[in-house]
Amino acid sequence: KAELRAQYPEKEAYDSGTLKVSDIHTLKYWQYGISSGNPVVFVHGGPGGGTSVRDSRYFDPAAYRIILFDQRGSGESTPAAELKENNTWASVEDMERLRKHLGVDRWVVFGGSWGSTLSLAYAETHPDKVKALVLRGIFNLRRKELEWFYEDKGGACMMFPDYFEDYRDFIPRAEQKDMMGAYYRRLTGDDEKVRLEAAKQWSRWEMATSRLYIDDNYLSKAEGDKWSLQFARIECHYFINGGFMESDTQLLDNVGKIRHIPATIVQGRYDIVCPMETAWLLHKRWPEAEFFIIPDSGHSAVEPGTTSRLVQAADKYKDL
Ligand SMILES: CNCC(=O)c1nnc(C(C)(C)C)o1
Repeated sequence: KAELRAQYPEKEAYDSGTLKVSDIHTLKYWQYGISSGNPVVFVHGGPGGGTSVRDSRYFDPAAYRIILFDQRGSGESTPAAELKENNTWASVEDMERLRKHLGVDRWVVFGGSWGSTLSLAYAETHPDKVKALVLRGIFNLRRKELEWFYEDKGGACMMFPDYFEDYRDFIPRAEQKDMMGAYYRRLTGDDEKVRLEAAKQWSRWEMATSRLYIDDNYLSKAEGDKWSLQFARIECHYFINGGFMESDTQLLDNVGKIRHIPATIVQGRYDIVCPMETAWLLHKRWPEAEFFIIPDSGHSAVEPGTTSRLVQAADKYKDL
């Protein structure tokens, strides 16, 4: 069994700043590694998940100029959990605003889960700005993907019936046929207490199902008031709107625009949050992209086999 690669050691950011991207939204960003390095931008998940210093450690700090940013309403971007002017295509253009603000010509784009969605949307819109793509836990927000995970329709609920029960039964039975709609009404309602409880229930469901082995530390993320409101409100807002896509398969249909770009796709075999079918469909439409199925991984990037493949992929593109 080949030696598993670990992430690079943690280093301090050499720069950080804010960028006003609309009348409402200001983004926070950080830079790690070396300013003269090969630029890479990390695209976080959720949406609404925000970044952490851990996300900088997939990349060799002696070779890369590592750019992390919190998307609209996420992490340290302000206003926190704001849904107005918050959508996929605004975030695609935010990446362009950030790229120009930092004086980057072209960059490696690296994202997992929702981060893979936004990375694909960005690359298909601005293919000439992308040196390479590293995508993990492929998520296209197709209706069947959303229903699989968030509705009581024989999907993830059959794999984690125990945790699903808490997520489902927070909603009155009469509303359980449309869980995303029921949660959205509560996450955007006037009652702060209900909003927060809905946010924690929603977030707990995802944290419980993100790893092959349920990780209590990971679960504890869902207990944070601010984080769970950002994560749940922004996720549910994007999902209720089908990711603001023109069609259910827009990202798959437009892969032809990016097939020339060097790329690596990494997918956990036992990913319950973003089941492997979407990665498989992407692979079939994009045979040139390297495709790795991690046999003992769930959804999260922190599964050892997944982390190892992601570090190897980043190493592969470090001198582009
Ligand atoms: C349906 N959401 C998938 C996603 O993007 C995601 N899952 N976990 C995360 C965090 C790592 C940000 C918690 O993001």
